[in-house]
Amino acid sequence: MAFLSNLASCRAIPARFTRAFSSSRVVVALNPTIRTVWDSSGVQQQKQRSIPLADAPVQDPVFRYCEELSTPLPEKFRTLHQRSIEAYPMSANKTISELQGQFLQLLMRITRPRSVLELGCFMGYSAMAMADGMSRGATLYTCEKDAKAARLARDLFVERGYLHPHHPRDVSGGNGVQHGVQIQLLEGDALSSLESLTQQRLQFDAVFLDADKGNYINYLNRILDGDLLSENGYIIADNVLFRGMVLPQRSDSEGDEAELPSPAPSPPLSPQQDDPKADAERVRSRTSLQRTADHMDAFNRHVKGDPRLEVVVLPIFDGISVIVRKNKA
Ligand SMILES: C[S@@+](CC[C@H](N)C(=O)[O-])C[C@H]1O[C@@H](n2cnc3c(N)ncnc32)[C@H](O)[C@@H]1O
Repeated sequence: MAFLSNLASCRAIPARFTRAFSSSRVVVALNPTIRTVWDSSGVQQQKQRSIPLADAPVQDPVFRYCEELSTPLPEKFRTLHQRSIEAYPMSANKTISELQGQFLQLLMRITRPRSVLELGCFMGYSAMAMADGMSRGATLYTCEKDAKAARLARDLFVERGYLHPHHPRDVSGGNGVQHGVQIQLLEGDALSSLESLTQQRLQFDAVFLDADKGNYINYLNRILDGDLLSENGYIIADNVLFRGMVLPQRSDSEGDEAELPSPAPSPPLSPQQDDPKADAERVRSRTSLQRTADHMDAFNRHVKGDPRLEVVVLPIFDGISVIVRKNKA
């Protein structure tokens, strides 16, 4: 996932949320882009990284524990994280974490999809993680509108043998690599790509939604209305809790403070905090993050209310939803 700003944001997480799944730290811990600290006044701060967690020097202990005791992805994934930092120093954190990659890969192994669709390729990390869990002969389509990211992802897929440099439909891959899974990169706006996939009457056993959050509802509707989801297909939507910001804002006086450490006197303002420009930037950043969180909240409510669907919202990573068609019992 996937945050655009590298500014620190600060906010107390409602304890109601904390209790709902025993610890809000779990969400934070399994989110590669957030580090949780408690400041001296007892306010939980979420500090944002601009680099994938795999490369971050300090991690939440719960996240580190999960990573340490999970089977690692091969070295090539670590070098890919490094590549995204070099190409996008301010927004390399768009890439999922290694742990989420391990999770998606395992999901592919268990469910054995013949065809997978990803919206939001970035530099190809999640696509490659999923592809390596897919069976021989399977195909993954991934959509990306940023021309630079699409070019870098295409180079990667060719280099690693998922895409033939001259014959994109050749399943044997380039570079003589014979892993038998093909990746097709669809450059351009994901809504147009969905239109084109519908016209080709393609269907997908698994869909990973990880593009612009404001379009999640449109993506979902296009997928369902265009009959792009196979009968037993499922959709994984990423970032559905958006750092817990999908929850309604509550004032400090609304209770539950007992779960927070006792407040200590506030530290003196640093020169940076006195800077009106920096303050304005923080407010802008916060507003934009909240807008994205509101999109995710609208998406979650839309999915829950769609009579065609069943959904489970999970508090792992930045929140993921698993969505399937309702059983026609
Ligand atoms: C969170 S990143 C994807 C990260 C990727 N799944 C990974 O883990 O490596 C979201 C990507 O969606 C792309 N994107 C945003 N809006 C899009 C759109 N309308 N159509 C296609 N791609 C879009 C962005 O350029 C960005 O690269």
